[in-house]
Amino acid sequence: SLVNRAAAEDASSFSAQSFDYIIVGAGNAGLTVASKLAADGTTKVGIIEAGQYLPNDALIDVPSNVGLNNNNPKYDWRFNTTQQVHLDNRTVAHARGKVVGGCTAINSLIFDRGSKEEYDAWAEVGNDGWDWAGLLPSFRASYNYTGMTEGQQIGSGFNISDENTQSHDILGSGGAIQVSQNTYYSDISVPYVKTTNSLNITINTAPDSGDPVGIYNPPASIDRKTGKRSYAAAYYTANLNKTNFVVLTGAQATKVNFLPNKQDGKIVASGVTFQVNGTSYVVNATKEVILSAGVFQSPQLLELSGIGNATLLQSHGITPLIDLPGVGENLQDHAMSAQMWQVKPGVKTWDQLRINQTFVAEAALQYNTTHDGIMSSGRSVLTFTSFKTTAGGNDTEYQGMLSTLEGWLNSTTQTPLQSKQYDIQKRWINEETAPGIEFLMVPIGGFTRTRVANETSYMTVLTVLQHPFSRGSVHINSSDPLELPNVDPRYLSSPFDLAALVQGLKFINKLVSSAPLSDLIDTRVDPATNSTTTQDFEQYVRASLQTIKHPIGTCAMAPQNLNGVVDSSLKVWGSANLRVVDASILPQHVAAHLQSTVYAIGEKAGDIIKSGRSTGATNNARSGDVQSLLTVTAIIVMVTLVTTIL
Ligand SMILES: Cc1cc2nc3c(=O)[nH]c(=O)nc-3n(C[C@H](O)[C@H](O)[C@H](O)COP(=O)(O)OP(=O)(O)OC[C@H]3O[C@@H](n4cnc5c(N)ncnc54)[C@H](O)[C@@H]3O)c2cc1C
Repeated sequence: SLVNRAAAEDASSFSAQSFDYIIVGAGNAGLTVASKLAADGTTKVGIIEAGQYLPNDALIDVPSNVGLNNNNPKYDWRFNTTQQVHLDNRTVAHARGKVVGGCTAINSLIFDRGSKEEYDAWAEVGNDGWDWAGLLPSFRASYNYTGMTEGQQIGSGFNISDENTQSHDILGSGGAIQVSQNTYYSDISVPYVKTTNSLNITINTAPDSGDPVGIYNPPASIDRKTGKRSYAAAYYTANLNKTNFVVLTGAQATKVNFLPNKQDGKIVASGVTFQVNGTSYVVNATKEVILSAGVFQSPQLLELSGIGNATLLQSHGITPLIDLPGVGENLQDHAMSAQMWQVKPGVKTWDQLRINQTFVAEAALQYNTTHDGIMSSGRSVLTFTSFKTTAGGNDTEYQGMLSTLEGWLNSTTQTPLQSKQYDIQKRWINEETAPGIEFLMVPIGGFTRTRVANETSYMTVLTVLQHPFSRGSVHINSSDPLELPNVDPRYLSSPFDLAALVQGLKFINKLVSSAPLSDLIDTRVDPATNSTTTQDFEQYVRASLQTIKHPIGTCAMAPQNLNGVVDSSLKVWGSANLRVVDASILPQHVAAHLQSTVYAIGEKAGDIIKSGRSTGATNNARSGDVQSLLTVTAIIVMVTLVTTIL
């Protein structure tokens, strides 16, 4: 169905319209860049989205329902990885939003940024303007931070002054996404923060300033006025009355189309083929095609369209248009290992929403009347730190990890991009300039393989690797566009990644057995209490490793000689007017949850496109030619349709 009722009604009328830009994917980045491009009221933007628009849906809107829409086909593409050799051949579930809003409709609401050094590294590999300073205005433009009111911090473990000392020159103001602080905390927050402080990790009062190291109370993408999730669909709502912003839902793009002739040696995108209920349509773009289909499906669409590793494409019977071996490579993800403890009776956690029906009724009443309380709150406490800190002065262990890394680096073949990235990652470890590991304390059970018990409450701590050395890939499995591509993150293919996670798990065990946190904790459930040695923890990580769902890098922004897929204006190398704008362009990982960075990418891409900045040919010169050729193409399509109908 067509979301914008003012403009057209169905796939046929959508495809008959003339758009300046066609964007594939109404997700985190796609809606952001679309909204920017359509802001002038005249530039006509058409967006193709496979999922539906789901306003007033409790599984999206209510913060305490977070996670419940994952693995439900109404909201989620439900990816699974290929069998992972280093995880005892297990596959790993990878949720991806299939709805207007994309992953921002199904994510865990945490809204944070990485460190200055990590964004600067994107420029260091050859992307001018893509550094902390260059991204800051885009970070700020995308959201509106409503801060902390007096009393809202009670029970958090943080002071009001800790929350409000960030300079407002760096925080978002006036943007479409509402970001706020929580209004409810579990009994665990205060002792968890105090105990973390006792292990030399201090409170970070300005985590969005380019240095996220420390423990802090993360902002969440929740609208404090309504108590609802604030997500990329806000860009759709904001453009509801514009006839130049049209979202077609329930439509899956299957291929980018190109004009028969190149321009200055570059292929010229003319539009997109998409399917609705088994019927194919073509829609044309007079200026550009932008892929915002996410980390797994943007590279899939490039490959289906003839852009990628030529040998791989030919093996699927696809004629290569551009031999670009970086497409689908360089996959990096934040792998995580969850540990769960039973808490002592009487300790109140989010499990109350599962086990205490009186509490649930009170919480629902509060949510419905004042839109706050537990049902309107995010639940994690974040800690970002270095491996030196998690080693806790155990120099033998720390040096052992480094020599594991050196040994592995010396024995692997690396692409030029990997070599550069690994040098940067080693620098971050040695100089502690970007955090290597994140811990999320989540006051609830259910993340691990043991089923939660009735009447019992839990604390879970997730240990998340921030800069994996393992590199994976996403590639088509066949030329059938409706078949999901193969996702192979090659988790733990670098032994350093395993060693780093194990060290993190041990650090958290030390934390949990220290007071005052230890006073609240009963027994460890996962891993079982008899797991004590390094080998036990290694086995546990292999058997239970999951993803925190931050894959990146499969259409990396990097010079072509470094295996890049897009240039610093996000144009696909060798194309005149095809861009990728989503999390796949991150060349290297950041120590942050991704939505805020992806909004910033969408904002920055919009500015680049509008300013006409291009490291390739300019489009203006071509528009006339594209337009005339498109008219011919449209006539051919119409004739074909008439013939088919007759
Ligand atoms: C379960 C989960 C929890 C997360 N938690 C957090 C968190 O707490 N904080 C945080 O910052 N980040 C979190 N993330 C990560 C973050 O939300 C994503 O990294 C980010 O939103 C990805 O943005 P994107 O624009 O690249 O892709 P998406 O937002 O996924 O957008 C891609 C869109 O393209 C559509 N699409 C794909 N293929 C096609 C096609 N062929 N035709 C038409 N449409 C298509 C999809 O349906 C989707 O709407 C989480 C992610 C997940 C999955």
